[in-house]
Amino acid sequence: MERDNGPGPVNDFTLPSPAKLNLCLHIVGRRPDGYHELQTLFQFLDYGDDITFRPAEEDNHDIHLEPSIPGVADKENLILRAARLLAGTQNQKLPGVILSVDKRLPMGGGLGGGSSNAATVLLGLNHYWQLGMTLDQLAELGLQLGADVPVFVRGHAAWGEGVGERLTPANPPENWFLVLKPACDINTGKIFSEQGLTRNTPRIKIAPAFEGDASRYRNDCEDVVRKLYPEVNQGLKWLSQFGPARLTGTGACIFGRFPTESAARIIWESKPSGITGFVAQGVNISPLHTKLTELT
Ligand SMILES: C[C@](O)(CO)[C@H](O)COP(=O)(O)OP(=O)(O)OC[C@H]1O[C@@H](n2ccc(N)nc2=O)[C@H](O)[C@@H]1O
Ligand SMILES: Nc1ncnc2c1ncn2[C@@H]1O[C@H](COP(=O)(O)OP(=O)(O)OP(=O)(O)O)[C@@H](O)[C@H]1O
Repeated sequence: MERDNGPGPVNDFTLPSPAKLNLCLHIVGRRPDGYHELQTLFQFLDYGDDITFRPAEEDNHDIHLEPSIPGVADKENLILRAARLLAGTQNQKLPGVILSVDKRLPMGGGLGGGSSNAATVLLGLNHYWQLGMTLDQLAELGLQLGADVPVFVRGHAAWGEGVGERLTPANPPENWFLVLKPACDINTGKIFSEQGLTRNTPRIKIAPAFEGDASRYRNDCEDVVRKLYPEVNQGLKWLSQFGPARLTGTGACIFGRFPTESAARIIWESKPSGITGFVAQGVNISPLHTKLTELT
């Protein structure tokens, strides 16, 4: 599609929308509004969705998502909500855009798919509309959409505090992961409202030389999730035979850590039937930012 006026690229472009893992997730308190205060180590995966940005016809100022994501109403979709939130900060008519998503990440899996989609749209449209907004501005905007959006906007693996929005860049080892999606859907709100959840893990004071070795740390949601979802319990039991295995976010996805791709793939080949998943490398610079640098 060609467009011959207005700001921004005139051709379609596609940007990655990677997954995140919570290499550890500690719940250290609860805010007066009921939200939980966390300490978490975020790392990206070189695996995720792709979002394509297609300029609309000249004089068309609409923002569309085509096709919609089955099961997600457009007005709830974080892709459209992010686009409209960004457009709303501008006092000018902006060129229209047709967004489409190639969805690979399981929804509600703890991989942050929706939040990552929102961040990719914020950065992609900032590029397309040539708004020149800074990552600080976009991260602040993104936080209105979800606690995990800022880390995807900033694009560096990080130690997250608060609800995950206070970020200190970190450099955990870029291991390979086997990520499995047990056959159950887990609602984040349900897990955070469980009575038996550990909410008083002592705060860690991160030394400046923190190297991201998460092996001493855990996911505080894991015990509750294992009790409520036998599929996750089984999956973790199976995966932990081969090395450290953990839940990401509030699940349902679990991951095992491996030093090489081939080590992860060998285990992947022997996974129990009825469980889906993928092998991917943990990366400290988001693939979104790597691609954006190539575009500009
Ligand atoms: C679990 C993580 O994925 C870790 O990275 C995130 O903290 C999830 O953050 P999020 O996407 O903003 O979570 P949502 O799916 O919007 O949260 C659903 C519900 O979970 C509860 N919730 C969520 C995050 C948090 N830090 N404390 C909470 O108590 C709130 O009741 C919220 O209404
Ligand atoms: N673009 C989107 N992609 C995926 N889910 C979306 C999107 N927009 C809205 N949602 C809604 O958000 C819910 C959570 O999806 P998401 O994939 O972000 O979960 P998650 O991986 O558990 O995230 P987190 O780790 O941040 O809790 C979905 O069940 C869906 O209803």
